[in-house]
Amino acid sequence: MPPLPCAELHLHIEGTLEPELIFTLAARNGISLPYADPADLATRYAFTDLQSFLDLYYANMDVLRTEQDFTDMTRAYLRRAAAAGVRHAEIMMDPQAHLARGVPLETCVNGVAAALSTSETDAGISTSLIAAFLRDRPAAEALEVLRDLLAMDAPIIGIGLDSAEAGYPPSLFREVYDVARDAGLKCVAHAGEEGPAAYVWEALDLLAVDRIDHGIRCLEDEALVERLVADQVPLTVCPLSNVRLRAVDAIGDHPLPAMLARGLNVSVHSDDPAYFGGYLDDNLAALVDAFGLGIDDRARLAANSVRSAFISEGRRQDLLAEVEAWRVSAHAPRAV
Ligand SMILES: Nc1ncnc2[nH]cnc12
Ligand SMILES: [Zn+2]
Repeated sequence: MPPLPCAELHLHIEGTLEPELIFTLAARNGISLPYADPADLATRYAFTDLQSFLDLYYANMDVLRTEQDFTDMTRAYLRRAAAAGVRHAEIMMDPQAHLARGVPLETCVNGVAAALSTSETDAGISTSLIAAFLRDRPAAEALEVLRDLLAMDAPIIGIGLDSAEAGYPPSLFREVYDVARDAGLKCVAHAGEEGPAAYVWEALDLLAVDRIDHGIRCLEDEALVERLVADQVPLTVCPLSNVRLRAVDAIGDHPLPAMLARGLNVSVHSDDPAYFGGYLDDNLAALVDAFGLGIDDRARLAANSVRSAFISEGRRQDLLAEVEAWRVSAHAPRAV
């Protein structure tokens, strides 16, 4: 069976940096790593919470120095995503994580954008870029970076909010989101991953986001669930990430089936696939294994991803037709 055609809407490009590529880029840039080899590095990927992951995620970015490094990382993701069935990807990047270590905005933005500009011919994937701001750094810094991105006419379609969540509520970033919206950008934010349901309310009411990244803790607040269902707010859920970062104990405890049953607009994505044990297809396979998620439910998740993407109506209808064709062919009896 061909892979399910999907839109990947929750993906940090820096989280696609595989251990092998980290070693390749380190050698290219004359950086010595404190690990024997890629396998040794991968043994460190036993996380206890979001922060323990972020510490390694930011440290590993040190190998990204040149535009070519960013382009190579992005091309590697696109190749793997194509095999996973991804047909459209809205890719987040963390400009502040690079600026903080002396890599200019142009280097990271232009490097990723170069790979995205040929993604349709290279990998058959339409793409766009979202600049995510680090919520554990000052909002004033985010605002300055946003203004720089606008001044350089960076090819971004939206902004996001990520990094350590607890203690850094969306309300801190109101002005950043106001400026972004006024500039015609789409708005998304991580909320309800480790942080409480109250942060999802704030992202909706104070930041007026178009989508919530994660949002799994919404189930702790019945009024919030009703609001999310009524407005069909997209929730970009990342099951393997939630297990690896201990937001849920095991894949069998993941709230995704409950979220689908409540009529929430959920879709499945890979977050930081190099760190969490898999790409979009691996996330779907884990759900199939754990819950026996059937063909129609998988097609519904894919259709939700397409419905929640920032794409033209024409592209949306084309992708929805691909999902429906997959659903019909997946139900068809197979010749032996
Ligand atoms: N899962 C995640 N949550 C918050 N910030 C992130 N940055 C990269 N991955 C993230
Ligand atoms: Zn994320």
